[in-house]
Amino acid sequence: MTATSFRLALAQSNPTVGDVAGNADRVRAFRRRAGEAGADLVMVPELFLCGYPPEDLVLKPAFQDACRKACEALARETGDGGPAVLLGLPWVEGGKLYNACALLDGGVIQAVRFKVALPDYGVFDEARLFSAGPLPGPVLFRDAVRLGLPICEDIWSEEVAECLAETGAEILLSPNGSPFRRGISDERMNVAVARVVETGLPLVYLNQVGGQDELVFDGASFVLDANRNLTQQLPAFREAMVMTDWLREAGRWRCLPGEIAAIETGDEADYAACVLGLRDYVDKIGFPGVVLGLSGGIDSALCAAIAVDALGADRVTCVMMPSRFTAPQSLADAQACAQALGVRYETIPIAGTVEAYRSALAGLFAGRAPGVTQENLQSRTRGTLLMALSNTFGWMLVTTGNKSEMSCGYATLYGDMNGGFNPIKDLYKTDVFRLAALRNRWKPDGARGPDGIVIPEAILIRPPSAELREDQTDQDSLPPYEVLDAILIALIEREERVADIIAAGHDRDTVLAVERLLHRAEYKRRQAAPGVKITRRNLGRDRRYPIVNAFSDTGEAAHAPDPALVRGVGRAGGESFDF
Ligand SMILES: Nc1ncnc2c1ncn2[C@@H]1O[C@H](COP(=O)(O)OP(=O)(O)OC[C@H]2O[C@@H]([n+]3cccc(C(=O)O)c3)[C@H](O)[C@@H]2O)[C@@H](O)[C@H]1O
Ligand SMILES: Nc1ncnc2c1ncn2[C@@H]1O[C@H](COP(=O)(O)OP(=O)(O)OP(=O)(O)O)[C@@H](O)[C@H]1O
Ligand SMILES: NC(=O)CC[C@H](N)C(=O)O
Repeated sequence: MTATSFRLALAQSNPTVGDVAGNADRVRAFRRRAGEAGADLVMVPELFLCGYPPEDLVLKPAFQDACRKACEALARETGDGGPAVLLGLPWVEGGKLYNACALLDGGVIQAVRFKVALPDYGVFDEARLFSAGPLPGPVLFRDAVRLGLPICEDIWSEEVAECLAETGAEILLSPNGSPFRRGISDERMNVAVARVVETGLPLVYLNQVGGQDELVFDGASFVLDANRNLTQQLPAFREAMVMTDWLREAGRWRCLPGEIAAIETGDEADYAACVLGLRDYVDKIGFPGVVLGLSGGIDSALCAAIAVDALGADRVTCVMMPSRFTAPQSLADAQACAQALGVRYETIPIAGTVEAYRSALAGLFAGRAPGVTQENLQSRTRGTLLMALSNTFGWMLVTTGNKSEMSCGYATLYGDMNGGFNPIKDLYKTDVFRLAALRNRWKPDGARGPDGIVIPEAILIRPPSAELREDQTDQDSLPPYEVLDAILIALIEREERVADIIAAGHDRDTVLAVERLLHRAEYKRRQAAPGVKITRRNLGRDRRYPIVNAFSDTGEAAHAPDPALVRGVGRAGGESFDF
């Protein structure tokens, strides 16, 4: 390092939440490689030492101790003259817990800065966990460069970056734990460009990569120079480490142009997120493999393809469980799909077991027509048998309900809802069709499945059916999926009024029925397995509705409030408020 140049290593890496020792070892490995590449400083993402998001685990004093101890050990190791480390970690100071970034260099913890803006919306809960830090000043690195360290949400508004610039920061280095959702790359870039324009400083945006419960971190880190040029773009959905070279010219730091990786967008990004989310869930927990029911329908076929791309065919077992309603084509399609994917394929007929249930209940149910009970017994028989395989072989059961079904409660509790993780939980049925077609012509980098057609054409074009009674199709109970999904997107993603959805051209009774189904199925969703977040609003941490909920939108037009009735808002009682 000189007063006019330095090399910064960006480690876009995949921590495991709670694995403090393992994450510290990851830092060591990156630091070793960075040192070999001549780096002066190596940077890792937000809260890397504990993994992001640590949720309430970070409130445990024993966990806080483990983080501090590991940080001190890493700090001591920087006394070897190698690269310094910018480490994200939880930090206790004055009895308060902060989301922090520490500069470890020369054998000590040179400086610690705290996150100011704590996100508390959507999937985030940071205000519940951390105290907000004071507005920060920069950190002087080796008497050569003043680094501003805005942590993730800190760059989503002007204040922190502005304060850093005013107090002398020369480069903004932002460690992030920013989960994937559709369109997030553009949002991040807009935010980063705005901070660069306001401050006139270059900005390094370093994001975590990997799956953590329902979140997938896509990486896609980048560097913008002070003129808003993209000088580095790291890949999405993969670990990567790159060196960035900085020169001081005319009193300002400039990042030399580096590699610009192509990053997945649109459906390709969604598919890559499903693969990475399932892979990390299974691998970080340590399952030897997964099992799923393969019905010949498109949902289970797509889940099987995702599982094979995530884990490799040798870790996926598919089971066809025909009942008396299973069409010969379903058997043929399931087998063809399993063969194309190269997975182990088993058949367990369920007619006898379902009949045993029916006869056990026959006395009590005498005189009643077979109805949804009979449908659900088939689904539950399958769910029970699949869980028996899971118990015996240690395979995690992949559950396959898409977002359209999970929204409407079109799935059986303790039946096809059995399972540990759902890779397509946040994909509407119309997304499922597009992604299945996509997978037949493309697969993400690092996918472990075969090239080419893995979901037979017949599965793509067949009308969806649960095959739980004679000649059943999904459209007997639900509106066509294009209509259903458009209404659900309006209700879930945009929280639109029923009246507005009707005004946009949808049939009144259909919208009212879908709204009722959506609210009524809350109890099922509360018991559902977690699954990969893809949309702005998943049916998980993003959408926390009461189960007991007597409200329903009856389709009335928007109410115009009467300001004349209001005598005081946000002031002492009785004062008038100037609207
Ligand atoms: N608010 C509430 N809180 C707690 N529990 C509540 C509840 N409301 C009902 N329940 C309970 O839930 C039970 C009803 O739920 P559940 O047993 O699941 O049954 P249910 O929702 O009545 O039926 C499942 C539906 O999903 C369809 N399905 C099943 C399987 C696969 C597919 C497919 O797409 O392929 C479709 C099936 O055709 C049927 O229409 C009630 O008997 C009651 O005990
Ligand atoms: N005959 C079957 N054999 C094995 N598993 C089944 C069978 N029928 C249903 N399942 C399991 O139950 C899940 C729910 O069934 P469902 O019919 O909704 O899904 P699908 O068959 O994959 O897709 P589609 O909704 O297009 O029919 C399936 O994804 C599958 O995992
Ligand atoms: N960890 C964070 O602060 C994340 C919040 C941020 N707005 C993001 O998703 O990028």
